[in-house]
Amino acid sequence: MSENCNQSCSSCSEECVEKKDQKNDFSEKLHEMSSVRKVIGVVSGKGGVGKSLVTSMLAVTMNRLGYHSAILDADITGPSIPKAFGIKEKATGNDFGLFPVKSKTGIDIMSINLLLKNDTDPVVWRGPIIAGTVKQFWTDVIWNDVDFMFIDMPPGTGDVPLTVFQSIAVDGILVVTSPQELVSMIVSKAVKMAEMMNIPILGLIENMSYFKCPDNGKKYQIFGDSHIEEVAKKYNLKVLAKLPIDPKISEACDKGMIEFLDGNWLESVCKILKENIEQQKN
Ligand SMILES: Nc1ncnc2c1ncn2[C@@H]1O[C@H](COP(=O)(O)OP(=O)(O)OP(=O)(O)O)[C@@H](O)[C@H]1O
Repeated sequence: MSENCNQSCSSCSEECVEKKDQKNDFSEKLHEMSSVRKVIGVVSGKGGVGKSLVTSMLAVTMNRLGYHSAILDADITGPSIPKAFGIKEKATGNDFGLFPVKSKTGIDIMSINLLLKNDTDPVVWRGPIIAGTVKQFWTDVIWNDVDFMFIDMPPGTGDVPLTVFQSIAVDGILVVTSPQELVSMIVSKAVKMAEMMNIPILGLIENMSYFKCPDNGKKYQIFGDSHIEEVAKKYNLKVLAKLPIDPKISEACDKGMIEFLDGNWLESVCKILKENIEQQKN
């Protein structure tokens, strides 16, 4: 650091260590009126494996456990969160910022579909605009006293998820997979991305893991044998939950009734997150 350092790196021509650190820091500041204690990113290797369902169920379960939860829907080109919660109204704002929409049970939600005139309007934007929108969900939305924010991450490991991870202070990542996926490759990509971003992977969640026959109670592995345990072991990760294929799940999503779906598949995951936050308090 120069003797004459005035801490104003943006206007300084010196090449010192502190300045380099600032150059690599792309993090965006949360809105000054917001308070968010833990941010969990939910990622998947490809579309349709149930990333949005898991994100929604995590927020619902955490809410049931007495924590104020929120969802930042960063999946700008495929925003399915408002539909799962049956939210019809649009987000509002004032001179200070935008307000998330509250679900029936009090979960705060922000999604591009809450800002578009018609839910069916496609978002045909280029990567930087999409990433900029997600950033604004972090910087311009007033998130009031949130214990757990779950981010439905954009799919893949491209430009948009990269920007999101760099700009938002994500505390941990949950990886959602399904048995028919190339699990090993997906997990390995997620692990590498998390390492690059310096964000811990909290564990894996297998969706559509089995089907429990209502007639005889037997479990059937519709998509064949799961390899998730081996893959988890290889990368020293934990499988935190396995969700069944259940028509009740898709029906609840389709009818906007996800908050009223019975099922405690993600309770163990939420308890781990809860312990994490409790430990930090002490
Ligand atoms: N375990 C399940 N049992 C029954 N239906 C499910 C299950 N998981 C997800 N679905 C249904 O599959 C569809 C896709 O799920 P979801 O939107 O959560 O996937 P996604 O990975 O977020 O997809 P995208 O990346 O395209 O947004 C939804 O209609 C959802 O209701």
